Amino acid sequence: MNNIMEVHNGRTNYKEFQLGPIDIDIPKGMITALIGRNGAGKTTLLKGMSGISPFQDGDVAYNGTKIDFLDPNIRTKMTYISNDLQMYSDFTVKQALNFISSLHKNWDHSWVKDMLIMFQIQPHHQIHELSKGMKMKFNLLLGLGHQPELVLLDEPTDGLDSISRQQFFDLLQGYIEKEQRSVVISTHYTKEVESICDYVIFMKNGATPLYGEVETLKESYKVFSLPPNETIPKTTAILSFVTSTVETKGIIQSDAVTSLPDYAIVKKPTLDDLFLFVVEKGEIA
Ligand SMILES: Nc1ncnc2c1ncn2[C@@H]1O[C@H](COP(=O)(O)OP(=O)(O)OP(=O)(O)O)[C@@H](O)[C@H]1O
Repeated sequence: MNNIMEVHNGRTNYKEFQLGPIDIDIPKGMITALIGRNGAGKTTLLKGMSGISPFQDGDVAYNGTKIDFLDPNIRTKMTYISNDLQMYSDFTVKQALNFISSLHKNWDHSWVKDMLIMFQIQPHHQIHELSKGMKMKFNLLLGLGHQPELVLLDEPTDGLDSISRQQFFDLLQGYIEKEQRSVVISTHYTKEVESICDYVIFMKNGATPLYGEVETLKESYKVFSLPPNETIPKTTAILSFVTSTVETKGIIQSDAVTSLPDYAIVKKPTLDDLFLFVVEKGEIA
């Protein structure tokens, strides 16, 4: 697989939190989902990858070359977009666009104009007049206007209504398909990224215990369901399970499904299943 970015031994230590050592690859031309509970370290990882808050230790390579985050060229190639619009609140949309576009040589004015129309954002509106959802969409346009190759999105759809989230994902897919662009998106809406991400990185307590191509991971495991009082086979291939009054549900390595009783219901896992049973070991059921 061709990687746009590679993190080697990335570490950041805060007083009460340690990220890493992280060793991950970000595949080129794909949407990568970054999934973890609150406080798992997703923002710290994305900021380290983008150089907004560089890792205290370790290297980041872009297209196979170690990044010098002081090099201005790298800033044109990638962007980190938080879910918080940082802009003078009395600026109009037009003034904000003029301001940000003046910082970039390769600003795509016509793409931004089309997107403003699609998102129904009026150029004469002041930033403080925009609704929360409009601010988030405008924030996305400000981050993408210079058409970066790698987009690091930090929980970009938190607080958006479902139609706006759909618009947002449509925009993202159109953006990535245009050229071989790559996106990393941290999100709590696992179900929504399920259909659009090709690669996934799960985070827990500052580490990345599970990552890979979504289809490969989904083929490696099966979710099973058994009646609640059933004895669970003693095999290390069952990674975790949860018993409720209705059923015992868990995850098993695909090559060991024959160790389950033949009346077990066996399904392909979703990203939520992988997160709950492989990463969190059923502890957040
Ligand atoms: N600048 C900082 N100084 C000290 N601790 C920090 C700093 N930034 C983040 N942390 C801590 O690092 C941990 C990870 O935070 P981070 O924001 O990376 O998690 P997250 O997975 O993005 O969480 P969420 O889903 O809630 O946004 C948290 O315990 C947080 O308190």
